[in-house]
Amino acid sequence: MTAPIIGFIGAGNMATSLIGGLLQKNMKPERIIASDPKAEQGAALSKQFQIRTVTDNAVLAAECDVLLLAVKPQVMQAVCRALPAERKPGQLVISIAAGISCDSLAEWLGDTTPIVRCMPNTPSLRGQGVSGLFATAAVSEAQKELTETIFNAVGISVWLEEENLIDAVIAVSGSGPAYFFYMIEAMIDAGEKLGLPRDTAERMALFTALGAADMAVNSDVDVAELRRRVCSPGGTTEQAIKTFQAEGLPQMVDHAMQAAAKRAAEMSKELA
Ligand SMILES: NC(=O)C1=CN([C@@H]2O[C@H](COP(=O)(O)OP(=O)(O)OC[C@H]3O[C@@H](n4cnc5c(N)ncnc54)[C@H](OP(=O)(O)O)[C@@H]3O)[C@@H](O)[C@H]2O)C=CC1
Ligand SMILES: O=C(O)[C@@H]1CCC=N1
Repeated sequence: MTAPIIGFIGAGNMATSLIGGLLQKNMKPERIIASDPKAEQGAALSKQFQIRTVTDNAVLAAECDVLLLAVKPQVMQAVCRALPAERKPGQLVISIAAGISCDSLAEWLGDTTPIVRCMPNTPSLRGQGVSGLFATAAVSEAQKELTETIFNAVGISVWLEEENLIDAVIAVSGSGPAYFFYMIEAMIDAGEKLGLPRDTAERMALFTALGAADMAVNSDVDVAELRRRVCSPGGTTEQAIKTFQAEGLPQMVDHAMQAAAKRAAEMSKELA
């Protein structure tokens, strides 16, 4: 089978991460098309990745085997309704939007449309993405395999049995990179306050995050044990962790992730 043509509707942050990740995994640039109403947005992507870009979404609907909807949730209904009813035969639609249900997408696109909802994240750009996937009944086994091929090329993917678990995936991994970036920002600020030059604090915080994640991913023991191994009895880390506990870090993380999932559920109702 020839490689599928993937069309990205919306050439923003997440489309850029996915396209960059796919090209790094040897996907041919001529198999990717992106559309964005702003010609300059498309031109920038075209220059960066040598892919074809257009300003008319209907071109993608006619030519692509996979139509990947990567616009903001607030414009998704208008974008879907404006697509021509006649699209490339056998086309699979994948939506990466937070808070847009498969029922809404089916209503806007036609209820026999094979639809996959996916929640990826921006580290897909580096082949380190995490994607939660949910398929409607209209999606064939071959289309599920194609979906896995796309998202496994840019990281790991997990199929979900229930669509509402996408909201949990948003809270964990979709929004998750921002939590770690925020933690790193705070560590850089604190390191500078302790006297390190800012660029030194930045390099140390970044490589510590990278080293810790890499070690945890490749470890035989769980993260709690890895944490304990850094905490020498009566030592320094113990004091830092006690401070995190006393100031309620686990509860704060829980509240933040509940808020993210709650917002996703609210959006599904507001934007239906
Ligand atoms: N950012 C992230 O980390 C993640 C985002 N997502 C989801 O991905 C989707 C995109 O997010 P993100 O990439 O951050 O958003 P961006 O705003 O960066 O990208 C969306 C792009 O779509 C363009 N656009 C607007 N209207 C149309 C249209 N009618 N046709 C084609 N393109 C259009 C926008 O142009 P303009 O700027 O001019 O409006 C913009 O370039 C969202 O639904 C979000 O929920 C999912 C996982 C992670
Ligand atoms: O913040 C958002 O709504 C999107 C979805 C997950 C990450 N970014």
